[in-house]
Amino acid sequence: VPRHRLSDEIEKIVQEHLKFDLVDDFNSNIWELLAADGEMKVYRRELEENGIVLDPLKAVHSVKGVTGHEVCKYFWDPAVRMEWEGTLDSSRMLEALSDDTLIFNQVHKRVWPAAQRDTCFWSHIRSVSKENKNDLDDWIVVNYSTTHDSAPIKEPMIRAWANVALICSTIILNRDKYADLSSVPRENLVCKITYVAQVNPGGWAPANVLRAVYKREYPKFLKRFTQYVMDKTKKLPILL
Ligand SMILES: CC(C)(C)c1cc(CCc2ccccn2)cc(-c2ccc(S(=O)(=O)CCO)cc2)c1
Repeated sequence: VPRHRLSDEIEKIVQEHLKFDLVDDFNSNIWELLAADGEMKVYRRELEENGIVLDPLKAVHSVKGVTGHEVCKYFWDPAVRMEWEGTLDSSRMLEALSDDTLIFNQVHKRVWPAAQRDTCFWSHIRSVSKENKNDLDDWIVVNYSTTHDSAPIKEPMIRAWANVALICSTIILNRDKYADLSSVPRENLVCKITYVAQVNPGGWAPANVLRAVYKREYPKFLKRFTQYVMDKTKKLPILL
């Protein structure tokens, strides 16, 4: 795998997500259920630093008819970002560090009476093989804030910070019926999705306003993205 200037940081952040995000810690009382819609459950933990809301968000979802590779690919692919992302004014891919690592600069729509925000982050996609060789690989995308010469911080825009991971496992129902996995019909696929996000909005914004925005925007965002992947893949051969 070709190495580049961010390889070490990426390895550290990706391994942290793989170690912590899939722990099922929902029965402890640290997570508060924000929203539930069918199979999708969105939780938050209240966390503030110097009066700035950093509330970690964790969502789990189960989507029929798609593979984890497909979900992660559409989430990572710069070519389709504005097709599913409804919260952005613009998205620019600044640099491709390798075939699995890109750097983005995105301007977010103003979702509250505060100044407009932008983000600059590396986005890394990879497969993670399972212990059981019969299982399909898991897939993960991590979006982690970074700096870049082509994305200078320019007033009045406020630079926000994000650490986001999308981790997907694929379950094949009636697995033993299919010798060739690529002939599995889509109705026998279930994708288990874990989405974690921690955002620092940068600059001050009222905690109650931020929490109301998070409660409204994250469930909408996840529902829209997963529906988009189902619509885009419906007529396509499955991507294992
Ligand atoms: C402060 C600001 C920068 C505006 C901001 C506020 C909020 C919380 C409110 C919210 C939740 C969901 C969608 C939009 N806004 C979320 C995000 C955010 C959402 C999603 C991702 S991503 O999943 O990596 C997809 C990237 O295209 C990154 C950052 C950013």
